[in-house]
Amino acid sequence: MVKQLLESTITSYEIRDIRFPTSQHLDGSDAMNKDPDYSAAYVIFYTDSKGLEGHGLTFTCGRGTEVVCSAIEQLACKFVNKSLNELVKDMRATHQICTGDSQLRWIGPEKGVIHLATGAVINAIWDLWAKAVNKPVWKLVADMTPEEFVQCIDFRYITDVLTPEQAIEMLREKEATKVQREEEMLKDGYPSYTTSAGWLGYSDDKVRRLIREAKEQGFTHFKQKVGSNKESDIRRASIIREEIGDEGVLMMDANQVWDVTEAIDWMKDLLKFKPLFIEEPTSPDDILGHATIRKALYPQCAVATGEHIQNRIVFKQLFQANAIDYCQIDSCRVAGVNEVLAIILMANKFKVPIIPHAGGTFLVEMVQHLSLIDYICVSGSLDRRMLEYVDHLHEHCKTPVQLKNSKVTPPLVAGYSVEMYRQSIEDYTFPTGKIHQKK
Ligand SMILES: C[C@H](O)[C@@H](O)[C@@H](O)[C@H](O)C(=O)O
Ligand SMILES: [Mg+2]
Repeated sequence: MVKQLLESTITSYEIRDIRFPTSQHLDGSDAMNKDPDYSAAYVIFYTDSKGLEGHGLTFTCGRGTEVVCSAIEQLACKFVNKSLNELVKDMRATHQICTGDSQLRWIGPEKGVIHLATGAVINAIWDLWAKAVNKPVWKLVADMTPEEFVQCIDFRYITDVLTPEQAIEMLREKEATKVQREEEMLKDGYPSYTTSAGWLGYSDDKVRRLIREAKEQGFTHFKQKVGSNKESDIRRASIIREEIGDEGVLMMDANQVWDVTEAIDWMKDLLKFKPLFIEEPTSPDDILGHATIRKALYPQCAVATGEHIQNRIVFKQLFQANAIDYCQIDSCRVAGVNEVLAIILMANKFKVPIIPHAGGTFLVEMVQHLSLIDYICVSGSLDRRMLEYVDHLHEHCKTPVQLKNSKVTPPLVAGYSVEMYRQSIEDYTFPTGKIHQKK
């Protein structure tokens, strides 16, 4: 059965520009992204095996999704007539089908729209692969030998900090105890924190109510959006502290609005609320700026970033420069699972914990696989690690993330957990879907 499905050939693909009107209630709003419409540039690969499809997406915020869809078109067409077996036998080469196109490379390289598109396409291939072998993606990776794991990674530009041989060594250290951690995860789940209560556009009353509800759900860690107006940040932080007490953990996220010195000054006024970290205090491209902020706020407040870090090379430098305390991998900002594996390995080498970014369309569904891979195969640690949980749009996903008392239960359904209901795809496709006609 498994063998047959792996022998499938990709026959065609479908690309959709899908937009949810989340800006109506300011869900997902922050100091930089004031009115995001949670969206997805979505791709489906069809095969010659009935019912076997690979679904992948990259998160977008509304306008601009059509640009990413058009970049996906340039990449997806390269996969038609390819056999799945050939693609998965050498995932490094498969990743390079996207990143190594000599003409498309010019509009990157490995960053921007073309890289977002690569993320969607590569994630769809992983979904296809996992479905063909009837495993969730995390389990597919957890069952790999260190050599197979490393074969998925393009080490170009990172061998100065991590060679394939060192990566194999690192993975071998955790081999013998993988099964134990897998069992533990299936029994206990993976810890998470919530961002859903702290969106910038919500009223103080709504924040208070949502924090209370989140506490009832078992959450102990909460993220607040900051950076638009200092008085309002202070007022909002006092409300949250009042609700969560001294024992609750508060994180803050500025979504890149500040200059380096402004970030330091602003945060000094928020330190009294004991934030665990400040996320995206400045431009994601400013490696040394992050290092400066980290140094200035140390040890009272840590620094986190990742959702806009464009590739493994920038992550490498953030680690080398001791610029961050938390590594917020994103499932589709970089080139899908392959490149994330490289980042997870480097983070482990530099002892920086992984806290994935998941505020977006179906991101929690994907990153749960990545944190499980980090724990089971790479770091073997839950210390300072959590998943981000946001409470939006799960009803459109066939296999939504499962929470039990704020812990995420590992997904057991085969694939990468992002497949949308057909009706939702139709209704939310922009601009033709039913939802967009109503406006
Ligand atoms: C526009 C989005 O909702 C962002 O605010 C969100 O990704 C956020 O930065 C997060 O950390 O979840
Ligand atoms: Mg963020």
